[in-house]
Amino acid sequence: MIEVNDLSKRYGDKLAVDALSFAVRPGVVTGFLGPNGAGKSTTMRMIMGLDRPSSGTVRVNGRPYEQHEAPLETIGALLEAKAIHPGRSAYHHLLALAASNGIGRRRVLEVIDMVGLTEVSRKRAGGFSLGMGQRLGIASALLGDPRIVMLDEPVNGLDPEGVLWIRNLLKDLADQGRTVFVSSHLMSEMALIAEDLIVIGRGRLLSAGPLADFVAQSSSRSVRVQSPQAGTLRELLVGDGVSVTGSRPGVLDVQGLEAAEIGERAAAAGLVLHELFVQEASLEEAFMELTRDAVEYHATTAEFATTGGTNR
Ligand SMILES: Nc1ncnc2c1ncn2[C@@H]1O[C@H](COP(=O)(O)OP(=O)(O)OP(=O)(O)O)[C@@H](O)[C@H]1O
Repeated sequence: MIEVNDLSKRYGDKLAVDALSFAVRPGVVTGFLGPNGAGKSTTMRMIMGLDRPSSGTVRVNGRPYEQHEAPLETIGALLEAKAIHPGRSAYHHLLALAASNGIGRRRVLEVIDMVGLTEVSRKRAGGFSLGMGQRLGIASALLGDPRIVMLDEPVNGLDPEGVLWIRNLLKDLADQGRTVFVSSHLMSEMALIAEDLIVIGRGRLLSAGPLADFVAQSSSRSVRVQSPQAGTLRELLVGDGVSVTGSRPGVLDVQGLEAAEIGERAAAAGLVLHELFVQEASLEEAFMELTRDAVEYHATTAEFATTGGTNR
């Protein structure tokens, strides 16, 4: 369990984290989302005791990080591609980390195997690809067999096979009852991995709870209706807070009404329906909607369209 309570971090004039409170529970994967500069890495560093909060508290399994006698067994983290001595092998890097934390050689070989680096573990880490470096970082995080695993952008640099591997690894860790807290910019990946979600923007909490609820609340959710009497049906449905659009003849996309209500109104008017289904918003749509006002660095798409975007 990670408990963040009224946490703030100021860098000079910049309030990077602003009165943030949330809890990350064990047994599920919790995603940590926010636009660039939202304060995710700063929050993660404070959880690990690497940055001192300006105010507020963080507790990992009931105590601040620095009060744990065996911190690697409490929480393992991948915060950024670790600066590893390029001349050192993955094996020796992990062995040194293990030795300074009272962890045996057997566990080093175990984590090397877990992350799929066995064949290259004796090679210089300086020659590692981005994906191999990520795997080594994850091996370091898992070395102490920690109850809490926290990973900042773990799929960064991984190929599709690596992405699938990390997805299964995180689910397994959560199924074992561990607390798994993971940030990623890849929404489609997050939608597959996370059960709970913490969303922040400009250092403030925007949403916390089940990912399914987060997506269901999005106004991008709509109901698709297909009917040979689409015109009549449209007139029946439009009204206050209800918008009806149609992508092709005979098909209506309805926002603001539940599927059951649409079906009942159609039945009462004797209209035939060929199709009626709920189109859930994607996590990406829900995220964009929630963070629209909290994005620090907006791309100037309009400018691009009028200048560099026309390639004629
Ligand atoms: N050491 C620092 N000194 C000054 N400002 C900092 C420092 N670290 C972070 N910041 C600022 O704090 C804000 C939050 O940064 P942080 O890296 O935590 O965001 P993030 O959500 O992890 O972003 P990203 O998704 O881009 O990695 C940013 O505006 C950043 O510029």
